[in-house]
Amino acid sequence: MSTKKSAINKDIVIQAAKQAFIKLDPRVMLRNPIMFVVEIGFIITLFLVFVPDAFGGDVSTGFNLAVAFILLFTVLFANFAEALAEGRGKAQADSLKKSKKEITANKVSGSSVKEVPSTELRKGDVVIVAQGEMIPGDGEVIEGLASVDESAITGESAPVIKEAGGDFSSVTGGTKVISDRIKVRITSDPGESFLDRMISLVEGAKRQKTPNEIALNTVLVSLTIIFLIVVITLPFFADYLDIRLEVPVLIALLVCLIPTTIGGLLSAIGIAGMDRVTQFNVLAMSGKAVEASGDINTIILDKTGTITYGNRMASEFIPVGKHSRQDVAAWAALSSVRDETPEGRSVLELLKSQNLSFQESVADGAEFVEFKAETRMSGIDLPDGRHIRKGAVDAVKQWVAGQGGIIPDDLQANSNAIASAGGTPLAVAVDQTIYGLIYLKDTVKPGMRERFEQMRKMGIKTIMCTGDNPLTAATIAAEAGVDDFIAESKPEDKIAVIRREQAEGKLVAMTGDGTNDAPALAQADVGIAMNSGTVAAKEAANMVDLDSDPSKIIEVVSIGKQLLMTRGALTTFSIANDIAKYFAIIPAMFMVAIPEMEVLNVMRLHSPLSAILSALIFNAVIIPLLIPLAMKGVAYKPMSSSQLLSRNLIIYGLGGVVVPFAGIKLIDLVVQFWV
Ligand SMILES: Nc1ncnc2c1ncn2[C@@H]1O[C@H](COP(=O)(O)OP(=O)(O)OP(=O)(O)O)[C@@H](O)[C@H]1O
Ligand SMILES: [K+]
Ligand SMILES: [Mg+2]
Repeated sequence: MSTKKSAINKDIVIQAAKQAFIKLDPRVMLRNPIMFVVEIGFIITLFLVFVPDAFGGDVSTGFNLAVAFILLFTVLFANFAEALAEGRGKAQADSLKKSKKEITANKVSGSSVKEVPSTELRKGDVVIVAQGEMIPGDGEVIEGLASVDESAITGESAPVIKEAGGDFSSVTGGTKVISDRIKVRITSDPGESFLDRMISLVEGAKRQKTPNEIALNTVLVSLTIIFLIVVITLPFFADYLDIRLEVPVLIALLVCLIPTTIGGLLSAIGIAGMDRVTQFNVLAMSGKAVEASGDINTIILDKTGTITYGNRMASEFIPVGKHSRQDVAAWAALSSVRDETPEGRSVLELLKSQNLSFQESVADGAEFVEFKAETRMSGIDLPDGRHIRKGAVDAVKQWVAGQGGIIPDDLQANSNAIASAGGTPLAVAVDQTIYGLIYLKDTVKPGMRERFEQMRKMGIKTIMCTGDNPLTAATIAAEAGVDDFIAESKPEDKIAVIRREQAEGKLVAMTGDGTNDAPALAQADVGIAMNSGTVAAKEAANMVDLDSDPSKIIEVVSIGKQLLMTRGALTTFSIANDIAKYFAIIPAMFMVAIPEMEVLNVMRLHSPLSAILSALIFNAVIIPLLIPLAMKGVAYKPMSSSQLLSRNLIIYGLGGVVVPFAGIKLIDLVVQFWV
């Protein structure tokens, strides 16, 4: 039931074909003024088939019928393109709806538990979910720990651990508890759940035109109005020359000149762009968010887990001063007995693997000091009054110095050695004494350098924000090839960087998962929250990554760029097409009265009627021919906007001029046998 699976299949195509006819309803067509004009043209020519002399003309019924038929197909093709783009989302929505069954929830009321239908749950209600049960609504775990199967939402079959407090406390309605039992506080009202939002997103029900799309649409409609005025006034000039222009010929000219290609594909391009993001297992809350990602100038990334694998493992204990390796290891282990971070757990594992020991019972009755990004330390306060800390070297140094302790001479050199190798040094201290260092190893993910290189070519600046020390940050930044970095940064520093960039007029994207990332996610123009993250982060962001892979931001930006480029390319193509159609139709209209017009018949088309029909047929069939391009997006290489512009002008501008000349000529070779 993952959002990943459905591809375009026979069912979707058949449904889209049906939808193409249903969308002929003028009330629906009105939303797309360009195609609406074509539909009106169809209705007029169809009328002429039955009442040939309504406008006093003398055009054969056969020609009228042919024009009407081609116009009908022009509209159907455009409707089909839109319906096809919507189809995949509709299919996904259907399968998601199946996981949205009404179930019975165990609601806590006072000291008792009451069974209520899940649809009656409101924000703030508390429910108990036990092994084997579905979670009845979105919420936050407030008690207990459980493993949860989230495959209905994420498509990922491995269960995830959800527990009260911290960054893994959010649960989604429709997912299933497969072990243990949790107490959940519901965080959404009926109809506003994550699943509801997901359904309406993939279904496209709430799709609103984006500002860019509206702007382009306005230009296209203006063009249509201009051509409409030109074509309506044409007969008056012709009359003066004693030339009679027939109504179906004028309609054909109008339809060929107005931007039907882009007008027919515009909404399919937008829907498909959003769909590409969804196929990538990222939920964009709006089309606007996807487009904004195409205009991003700056990406803020964190180091650990985004640029590096993030499973920072303790790999060495390094004593300083007169202390021994056993000393550092023992204190490091004590400070980690209840440090549930991967870093904390790896310290205990390293101790075991090196056959070192520590006395765990010393920690009995001690108070645990949790790791915080603000303090950049974690540790334990023993009942005998001793305080043990491990953490970022500068933080621990400050803590020790604050108590009047002395910093060992060889601390800095040892810590620099770790940092310049790209590792993270953690200092270990007990009250006024620093015992040594823990070497946390982390590796840059493969391919990062190439991706940042691509970003640079697209004109996007990448800034790495890390809580780590400047030397480690510099090493990783150089290794990964980011443009800039900020070290020893606290969560609030991220929002400061975003504001600084935005003040320079830049659009900024970032990823995050914690509650403390929420303000920055909201401040960023594109904020991508991890599905594993907190409710606050997911609500602040305008995209949610169901796979919780922070490095995906890079691909999302690429998809956004591709969407904008596809739209630009097809607009260029659509307008460039007019030149060939102009040379096909104008000579045809005037040739009989003005034989000199023959010089304009550069394509050597068979006859005036075949020329008009060929141009009109080309105008219609180019729409379905371009559907695959509209849906897949134009192929692109990362490069700057100005390079892109000239490249697209050459391919789609020049192509837009040349292709229809060839196409119309070919069609004319066939059509000449009928007219
Ligand atoms: N469990 C821990 N106990 C003590 N100190 C830690 C622990 N985890 C990390 N640190 C220290 O705190 C610093 C900040 O950690 P934090 O997770 O905020 O940032 P980071 O992981 O280094 O960077 P990023 O923002 O790229 O994820 C780390 O660089 C490390 O020195
Ligand atoms: K056209
Ligand atoms: Mg971190």
